[in-house]
This record gives sequence, structure tokens and C-alpha cells, in this order.
Amino acid sequence: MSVKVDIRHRFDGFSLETQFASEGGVTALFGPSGSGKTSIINALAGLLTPDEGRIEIGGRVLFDSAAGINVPTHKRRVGYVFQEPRLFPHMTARQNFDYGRPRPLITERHDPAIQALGIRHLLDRDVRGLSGGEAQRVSIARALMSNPSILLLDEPLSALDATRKAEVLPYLQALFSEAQIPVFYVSHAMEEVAQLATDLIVLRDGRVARAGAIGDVLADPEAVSDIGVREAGALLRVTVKTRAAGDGLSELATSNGALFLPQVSAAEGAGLRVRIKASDVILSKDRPDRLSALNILKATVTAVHEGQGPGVAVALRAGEDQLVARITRRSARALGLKPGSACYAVIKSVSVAPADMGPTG
Ligand SMILES: Nc1ncnc2c1ncn2[C@@H]1O[C@H](COP(=O)(O)OP(=O)(O)OP(=O)(O)O)[C@@H](O)[C@H]1O
Repeated sequence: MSVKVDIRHRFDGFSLETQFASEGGVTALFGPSGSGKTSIINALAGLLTPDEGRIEIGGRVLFDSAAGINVPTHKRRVGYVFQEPRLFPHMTARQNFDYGRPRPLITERHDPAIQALGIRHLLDRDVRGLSGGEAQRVSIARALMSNPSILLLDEPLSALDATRKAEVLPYLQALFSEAQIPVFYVSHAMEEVAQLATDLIVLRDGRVARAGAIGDVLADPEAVSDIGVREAGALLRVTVKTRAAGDGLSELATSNGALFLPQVSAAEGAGLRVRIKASDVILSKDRPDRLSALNILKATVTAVHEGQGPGVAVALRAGEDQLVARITRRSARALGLKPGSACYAVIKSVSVAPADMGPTG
């Protein structure tokens, strides 16, 4: 189901001027604080009326300033998940779902969502006794109960600590992999986005700085400065070959050789996407010998992007996969790197954390 957004809105000191289209899937809205992420999903939900523009979901026009159309929030069929669970206390999860409705809300139609979110055993528990992660899973289920035509999540994991976040992520992955409706996921945490999204919109000062399939945007060396030099990094598609050997490292097969990483929890044979941060890739013209790093992939330079500072972003092709390396301009010159140059990409095993790995979508 397609989503088309073309809106302009002015607040005191901030202007939103955003245009994008999505063909469904899970679209992440990523950007620094104040870049306009929440304003965009509020406009989709009808909680913010843009000064002008148009919003269309699945062929249905929800907002068109020129035509005088502005469908009210309750008629937009939007599921909205906030940073905090916002459940009614003193009630069970089921009572939360049913609140204000003439008949029980849960039907068999909701089984897949209840299953994916793992909340069946929580339905008759008082929500005050739920952990933060459980409560957020219940509130995501509630957002899906009314059969929405779009699901909007605004930083749904940011109020959770790292352990709870890691606990909820697999549920979101399971849910999103089956989602029949477009999902918009607001986050400023790239490790979440890299695991969950199919498409990525990078926002900056109310404008779309980059947009496209997540793999393409993350592999684009020109996007490195928009994403942030610490967070930028391409997604490598791998298959788990052998789970942790005696030394704790698992062997993953890439399209161009083996990768050895620690703490891989996926089963043997599972497909994973692994974010390799640009700052964790070192380049060498010759195959390095007697080096502590285990992961050395033969690669070809496809682009060298010089930014403002001392760093350059080097795009690489390694077999079927793409990588981005951020190295100094001085090193790039010393190595004579240019499109077509053959080199070796060296990736340090311990710098790839479990949070950087997600199933292939
Ligand atoms: N109702 C409002 N009145 C005035 N300014 C607003 C209003 N809502 C948002 N803004 C301003 O618009 C800008 C974008 O805000 P928005 O909440 O959309 O950004 P964001 O990317 O979601 O940020 P964060 O990650 O901090 O939530 C900010 O400068 C904010 O102060």
C-alpha cells in the first residue's frame, strides 16, 4: 500500500518541507532531535494540520489543502505507538483493549499480532505489573487492534533500557515481517533502524536529506555525513554457517568470504543483515598478513566521497555486498584509492555488537 506525503508547515523558528513516497514496508524516519520526525507522523495521524500539502495512503486522500480535505484523526484508521506505553492503569491488558467499546475487541483476526508480540500470557494481567518492555508490546498490540491502515511508532523503544530494548526488538521484527500495512518507525537510534526498516528517510532541519531502500542509503558514501560519521555503515547480508565455536566466534558466510563475529544468537542457516560501521572498516592495498583482525574481505572501490573534514567515505563492493569505510583523506591519497581500485577491507570482530545484527527482511 503506497503512502505519498508532500507537506509544508511553519512553526516559530522551524519549517517542515517534506516530500516522500513509500510503497509500504517499514519506513524509518531517522534524524537528529528537532529534525521533524514527530511532526511528520503527527501530520500522517492528523494530529498536526500542515499549512499546505497533500497526504495520501493507499489511494485515499487524508489531507489536501488545495482541495480542502482534512480527514479527522479518528477516521484515518491510524495505529499510533508513543514512546511511553500510555495504558490505563488498574486494568488488565485485555480491559485496556476493550475500554470504551461495546463488545470485546480481540478476535481471531488478532491472533498473528498477539503471537508475534508474545503477549497471550499477559492479556489478563494487571498492566501495572508488566515490565516496561511487556507494557510496550501490549500498547503496540492495542494500536493494531482497530485494524489500522497504517502503523506509526514514535521512538517506541527509547524509554527502555538496553536489556529491555534487546528483548522487544525480536518481537518487532516478527511483527513487521508479517505487516500488511505500511509502518513508519521514528528513531534516532541507527542500530534499531538497521535491524527493522526496509526503507530509510534521513531528515535534517525539516527536509529529506536522503531516502531509499535501507541497504542503498546506508551504502551511499554521500549519506555518511547526514547519518553521522559514528552511525554510518552499510548492511552486509550473511548466512550463519557455524554457531559459536569453542572460542565464542560464529562463522558467517558473506558473498565474498567468511566473517567471524562473536555473540551471534541466530540459528545455523539463518540469514542476517549485519551493520558494519564505516568507522570499523580499515582498508589495505595488499592482503594484510600477521594482523589480529580475522575478517578480511577482498573489495573494489566504487566511489570516494570527500566531505568537509579530514575524513573521506569510501564505498566498496565486496562480492554481491556493499561496504563503506571511513578513513582519513591522507590515507586515501597515500593508498591511491579511486573507483576501480582493488583493496582489502579489514573488519574488527569485536566491534560488531549483537545490536547490529537483524534478520534479513
Ligand atoms: N507545536 C509546536 N509548536 C512550536 N514548535 C514546534 C511544535 N512542534 C514541534 N515544534 C518544533 O518543530 C521542530 C521539529 O520537532 P519534532 O518534534 O518534529 O522533531 P523530532 O525530529 O521528532 O525531534 P525529537 O527527536 O527530539 O523528538 C522542533 O524545533 C520543535 O521545537
